[in-house]
Parts: sequence; structure tokens; C-alpha cells
Amino acid sequence: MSGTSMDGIDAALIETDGEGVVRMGASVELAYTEEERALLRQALADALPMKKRTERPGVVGAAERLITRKHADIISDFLKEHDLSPEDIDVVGFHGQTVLHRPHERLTVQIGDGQALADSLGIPVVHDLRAADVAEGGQGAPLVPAYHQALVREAKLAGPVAVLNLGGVGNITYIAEGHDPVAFDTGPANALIDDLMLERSGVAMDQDARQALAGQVNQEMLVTLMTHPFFGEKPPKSLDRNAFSRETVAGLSTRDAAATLAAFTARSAAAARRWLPREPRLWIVSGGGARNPAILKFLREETGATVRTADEFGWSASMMEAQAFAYLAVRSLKGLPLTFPSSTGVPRALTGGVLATPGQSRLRA
Ligand SMILES: Nc1ncnc2c1ncn2[C@@H]1O[C@H](COP(=O)(O)OP(=O)(O)OP(=O)(O)O)[C@@H](O)[C@H]1O
Ligand SMILES: CC(=O)N[C@H]1[C@@H]2OC[C@@H](O2)[C@@H](O)[C@@H]1O[C@H](C)C(=O)O
Repeated sequence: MSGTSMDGIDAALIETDGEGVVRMGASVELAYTEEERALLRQALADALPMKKRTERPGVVGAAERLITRKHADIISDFLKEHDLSPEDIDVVGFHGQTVLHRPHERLTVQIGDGQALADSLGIPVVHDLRAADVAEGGQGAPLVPAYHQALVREAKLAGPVAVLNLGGVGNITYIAEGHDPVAFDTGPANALIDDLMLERSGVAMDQDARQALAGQVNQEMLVTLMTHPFFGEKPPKSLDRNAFSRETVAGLSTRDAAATLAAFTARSAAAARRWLPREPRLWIVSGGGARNPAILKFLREETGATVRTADEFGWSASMMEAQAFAYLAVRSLKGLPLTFPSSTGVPRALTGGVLATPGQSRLRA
């Protein structure tokens, strides 16, 4: 998985039948270099005029080659490190890098060449996991809810439970018995904070919320930030990485701006309750935001509920998404649904993903 924060690639091994999660295995992360990150940021800018998902304007093609190569590297290094051979792995779930996400135009673009990855690894690859949903009128995101549901089911947690993933942007999955997962994007998570820190300090992260915890939330600006029309929209709804702007906090000191943006992330997540069938009793936070104590503190204040991190349940806050795409790949092979009317708004529960078998391209040629 290479997520919207573009910090790097996460790879995780799981054993699953596509229903329950049988076993979580080892994982690894590979950070992008500053130059690679700059290329990806440029690719996001160059992708803006895209009208068809096959177009590769500007540096998008170069970024796609980078994404494919880096994923091949991380997986083959992982296999070596753990003394595994390609035959030990049934399938790789390859999300790719989202460069454009405009579901209302039925367009979502994840770059990464699944066939080339399958050929290079000698392992079948399931890729392009959002396209089918968007083609059927779904939001194409979030996709992780099916995995959240499997985890909550296995942990036998009394519902309703909210699993909040805080990556570049945030998304929530509401799980209660007898329900398909209710899920949608909540608002910003770390992307605004990262962009602020990059601009102010040259490093794209407020490590351990050192700035935010030392700052004061500007309540007036927080109210202004919450006037964004996205929060009034009824789900299903999903976000592009750059949907929100940090312009409002531009005049604040770094610590106050970081505090205000962390509070913005928490308040927008809490605002999601408006669209849930019932108030969650327990919030489980995953993604990089689980490592931001300011966001967790504000979320406790905003919701008044129990807020825990995924790690506290023996899950992995940082590897949840990588594991989820492995899980989804298996579901795809079995034709099981990846998305639901209650998650992406797709008219019926739908499977997705494209299977690339090693050597297929040569056979076709
Ligand atoms: N120790 C930390 N302190 C503060 N923030 C952190 C810490 N560790 C990670 N983060 C934040 O988490 C972000 C990465 O989160 P994550 O890996 O979940 O995102 P992603 O998978 O790229 O995004 P998405 O879920 O949107 O696709 C970083 O950009 C950073 O802002
Ligand atoms: C289009 C796209 O890549 N969306 C991401 C993004 O990052 C978080 C949020 O927005 C989520 O909807 C989605 O990723 C997660 C992994 C998902 O689909 O569940």
C-alpha cells in the first residue's frame, strides 16, 4: 500500500480465507526518498487534467514506473528476508498510488502496473481494486471497511464500534451487528499537518505532536474550517488528498497552527457521528494518526467515548491498510464483495480488482 500521505510503501503478509483473518504475519515499510516524493507530488499535479484513466500526462508515466519498481523491490526484499519463495505467496494485493480521485466523474486513478509487478515477482497480483466500484457509480473508497469488519468480528467486540483510519485523509467504519459496514471519509487527517510542517520546518510531520501539544487551538479558526461543505454532505462520500486547505491557519505560529489542524482532524471525525445509525461506544484509531497524541486527545474530548489505538487490540495501526489490501485481494479471487451500498454507495455489494498472472503479457503478445 502506498497511501495518500506518500510517505512510503507498507507491505504486510497475512493468511486469510477472505472471510476471517487467519493470521497476521511480518511486515515492512520502505520510505520514499525526498526526490521520489517530489516526483509523486508532481504526478498528482500533472494528473489533474486527466479525463481517462489510461492517460499518463507529464511525469505520471515516470511515477508509475517508480511505483511498480519500488513495490517489486520491497516484496522481493521481504521474501528474501523471511526466507520465502514466490511459491509461498498465493497473491499480492497491489493498491498502487492514487493520483486522481473524482468519483462523480466516474474517474479514479491508481498508478502502478499490476502485470509488470506480477511478471517481475512471479506471483499473481490483484490490482486496480477501486475501478469496478467507481464504474458502477460507487465512491471507490473507502475499501478497508470489509477488513475492519473482519477484525471487529474476530475480536468479538460489543458494538457499535468505530474504526477510524487516519492517513492522509480520514475514514471511518461503523460496525454493529446485523449491519454491512457503514463507512465514508471523514475529512482531513495528517495531510494538512504534514504540508504545514513541510513548509515551516522542511520535515513533513509533526513528530509525536510535539508542536501541536505545545500550541493552543484557535477556536474561531476551527469553526471556520468546519464550515467546509463536505461536512454537511450525506454519505457516501470520499475525498481527494487536496480537498482541504490550511490557508485559514496561515497566520498562526507553527505550534498553534499544528494544534488547530490536529483539532480539525478530531472534530471532523467526531462530526461523522451525525451520519451513523448509533453513537459508537468505542473508537479504534489506526493509520499514522494513531501516533499523533494531540489528535487522540482531541478525539477523546470531542466524542466523550473510549478512544484506543489498533495496536492495543493486537492489530497493527501502521500495517492495517497493507493487510487490508492482501485481504481484499483474496476476496477478489473468490468473487466476494469488496464494497457495499453502505460504504461506497455502490448500488449492490460488489467485488472488484483485476488479476494479473505472471507471464500473461507475454502469452498475449
Ligand atoms: N510519530 C508520529 N507522530 C505524528 N504523526 C505521525 C507519526 N507517525 C506517523 N504520523 C503521521 O501519519 C502519516 C502517515 O499515515 P499513514 O501511513 O496511515 O498514511 P497513508 O497510508 O499514506 O494514508 P491514507 O490512509 O490516507 O492512504 C504521516 O504522514 C504522519 O503525518
Ligand atoms: C482514492 C483513495 O486512494 N482514497 C484513500 C484515501 O486515503 C484515506 C481515504 O482517502 C480512503 O478513502 C482511501 O484509502 C483507504 C485505504 C480505503 O480505501 O479504505
